[in-house]
Amino acid sequence: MNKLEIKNVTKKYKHKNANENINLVLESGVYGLLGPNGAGKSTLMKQIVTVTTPTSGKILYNNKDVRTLDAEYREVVGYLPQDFGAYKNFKAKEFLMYMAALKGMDKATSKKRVDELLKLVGLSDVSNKLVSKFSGGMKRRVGIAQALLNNPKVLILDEPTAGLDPQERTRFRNLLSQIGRDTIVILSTHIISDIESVAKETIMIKDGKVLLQGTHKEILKDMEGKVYTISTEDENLVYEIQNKFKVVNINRGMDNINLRFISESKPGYKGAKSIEPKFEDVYMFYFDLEDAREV
Ligand SMILES: Nc1ncnc2c1ncn2[C@@H]1O[C@H](COP(=O)(O)OP(=O)(O)OP(=O)(O)O)[C@@H](O)[C@H]1O
Repeated sequence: MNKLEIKNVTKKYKHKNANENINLVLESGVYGLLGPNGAGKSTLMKQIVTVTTPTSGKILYNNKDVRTLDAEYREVVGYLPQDFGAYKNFKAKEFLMYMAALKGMDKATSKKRVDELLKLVGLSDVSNKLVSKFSGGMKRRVGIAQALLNNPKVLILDEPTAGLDPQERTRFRNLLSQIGRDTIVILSTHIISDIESVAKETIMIKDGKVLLQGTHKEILKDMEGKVYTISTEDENLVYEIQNKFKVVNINRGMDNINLRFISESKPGYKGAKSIEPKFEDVYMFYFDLEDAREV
């Protein structure tokens, strides 16, 4: 069994609920946690890894409260914090050996595992170079490697793809789909394509609350009949649509302006066609335009 349950979790900071009544049941697989800045993603992750405690509610791992499990639970958890900074004066391999020692792993096991992980994240060639000389993406890969040291059963990754270039991102996605076979992986991101390609389910969170949880198929099905396109020459119409609806895309061609927009009911414009929803439409529907970063 590998099951994580978040039960009525609320985390209150002075005047604000960073998380409010969160309920989730997660089993092995990759879950994408999607939400705008300040939605409460990091707060939820910190509670899952027991860095902070819920103000109310419980987190259960295989039916037991993680606070009671304590060290036993931490042994099965891997965590990449958002602001992870590897000790800059360490070489990559040294740093991972040091982290392994902190996790209580014996030397022989650590050595083998560290070599394995350096290979997995593509840093074997630079394992004896100082982390301070690494690019942002390489540092992030060191962070991912340290989260995997103990072969976690629960892997929490807070914006793991931040700073990764397209090649690094593809490698990371492949890695995650392997790990997700027998591990609960939760990754937070603003990058929709990360989630589209790797997550079995997406959890959308806004203002501390879960808006929805579902597979891509389910989420996209819910969006059917809400996405429209129109092609027009009329600038006034373009202006009106931009003011009335959430416009996902605007494309100015030679003669026509093509718009993709969200409308909960059929808009009364001649030539407006309902089209198949994509994940970026979902993001636009649930979050405001200003919430969208890189999609
Ligand atoms: N230690 C803290 N003390 C007070 N307020 C906090 C603290 N940590 C987070 N918050 C607030 O709680 C809310 C949720 O923050 P959180 O970092 O969980 O969001 P997030 O979804 O991870 O955002 P981002 O994508 O920007 O990291 C924010 O309004 C934030 O300012």
